[in-house]
Amino acid sequence: MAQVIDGKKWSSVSRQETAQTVELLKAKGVKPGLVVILLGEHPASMSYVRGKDKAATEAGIYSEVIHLPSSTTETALVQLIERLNHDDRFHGILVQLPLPEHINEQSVIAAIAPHKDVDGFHPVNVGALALGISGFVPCTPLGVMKLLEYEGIDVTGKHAVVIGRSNIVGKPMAQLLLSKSATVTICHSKTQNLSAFTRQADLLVAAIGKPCVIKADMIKPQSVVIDVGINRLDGKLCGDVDYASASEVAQFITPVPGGVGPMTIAMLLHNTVLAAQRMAGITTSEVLP
Ligand SMILES: Nc1nc(=O)c2c([nH]1)NC[C@@H]1CN(c3ccc(C(=O)N[C@@H](CCC(=O)O)C(=O)O)cc3)C=[N+]21
Repeated sequence: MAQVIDGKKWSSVSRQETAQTVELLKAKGVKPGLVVILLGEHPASMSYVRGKDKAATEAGIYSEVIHLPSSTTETALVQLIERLNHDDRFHGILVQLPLPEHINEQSVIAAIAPHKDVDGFHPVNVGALALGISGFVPCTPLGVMKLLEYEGIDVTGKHAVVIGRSNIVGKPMAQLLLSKSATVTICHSKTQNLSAFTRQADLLVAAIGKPCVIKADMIKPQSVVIDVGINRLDGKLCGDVDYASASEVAQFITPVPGGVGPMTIAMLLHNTVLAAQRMAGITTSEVLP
């Protein structure tokens, strides 16, 4: 039976570390601030945004949500972002994705000042990650790396197989694992004979977006299985991995819910505080708890 990686527990540990750093920053006169922009009334997006707002406030971060109609124009959204780029109350700006179809996501992301891009989606931060220099790392893959670190799982020399090639999860996930000296394979929807790859995986990261498609017979015994999928099946949340059967084969596994999702929010708070720290010119060693 696999060991369950408790994302809720580790997210709470991480958020407490962040809250301590916030206290130290406040003692130096810096109050970290996050603004989340949400367009439209999509129920899942509204629920995520509420979760972020609540977690930020609990960590002592000043948090605002700007909720706009889905009819908002790209020009108006970009103008708002440009104003927030110059608003000193906010160290982090997050535009909730996906955006309505009439808006070009890349144009909106490019309008965010890179030093406030706590999602790590701006081309400057994507480039920084590719080069291995300092920037902001996307919250979901960063949360996965943090879970591995907390659990004491070393990926050096291991074969990591990432399923999914999105800019938000798959690509940055592969970069991070590579930077930790894993041997990395990226699979995707056009991959032929997917299970031939997944069966070789010491670490399997599933970011597919289809419920329960990774079955036990696709998993290498005693491997680490990280499920990034958040799917809704008949009103119930489930991952990309068939958890019941996979947990019979793997050594470690993340559940859905309660796995990677909560860590994503914890890393957003972490990035926001990091942004505030950097903007104030405070080095990490000055605020380490
Ligand atoms: N600019 C932007 N940045 C994002 O980081 C971003 C985004 N847009 N758009 C949507 C996705 C999705 N996302 C999640 C965050 C937390 C949970 C989470 O906490 N999930 C809980 C369950 C929550 C529930 O019950 O619905 C769990 O897995 O246990 C899930 C998904 C961030 N995203």
